[in-house]
Amino acid sequence: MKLLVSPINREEAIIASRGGADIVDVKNPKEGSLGANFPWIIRDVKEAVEGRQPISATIGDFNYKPGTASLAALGAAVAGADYIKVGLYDIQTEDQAFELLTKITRAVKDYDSTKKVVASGYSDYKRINSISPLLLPSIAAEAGVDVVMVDTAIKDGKSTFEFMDEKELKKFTDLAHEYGLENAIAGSLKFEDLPILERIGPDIIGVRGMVCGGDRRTAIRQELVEKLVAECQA
Ligand SMILES: O=C[C@H](O)COP(=O)(O)O
Repeated sequence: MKLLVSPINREEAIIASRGGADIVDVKNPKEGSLGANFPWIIRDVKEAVEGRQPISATIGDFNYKPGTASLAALGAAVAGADYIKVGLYDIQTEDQAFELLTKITRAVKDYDSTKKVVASGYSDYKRINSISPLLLPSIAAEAGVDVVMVDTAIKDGKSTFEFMDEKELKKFTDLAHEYGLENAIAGSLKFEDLPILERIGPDIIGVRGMVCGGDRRTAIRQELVEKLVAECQA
């Protein structure tokens, strides 16, 4: 399992990078679960990480605005993100999801076909009236997306495991692989979740709170990133 760690600025990105994260994921929690950070922060993180890890950037918890989302996705790509991540937040139908993802993918790949698009659904989709993450792999594959992810929409400490059980998350992972996609699981994951995550077998796990010592509003700690890297490799 690869480890994606979500810093909010250059300083945290350096800590995540030195701690051995596989992907450094720039976000802005002030603007939501997958809140977008500023282009200059993405550029700054890219420069600070010096090519040791690929950079991911979130572009927001989106509603059905394919034009706005495409432009945001291009902005993240131009700023230096290797992975461009969108949250399907206020998306009610499969058609809306397909159109949003198709346009984002085109905006990114027309600019640089080596960049990857990540489509994130939410484990607590019922709380926000969005679509089930289990619908995502087939839609994402058809739209040309590279990675499907599941995260929590509302960061109130409730974990993805409180909304989707092992069987559903395994189904999500298997579906992604059947459609030739990578997949990622996130959402207030804890060290105690590692054995169950190993059984589920996602390609990537995404964390912030876990490597901040439990409170995602505090800073990322290098020793916790190192501990997680070691446990993921064990
Ligand atoms: O992409 C991963 C998220 O930032 C996860 O954050 P969290 O572990 O605090 O829920």
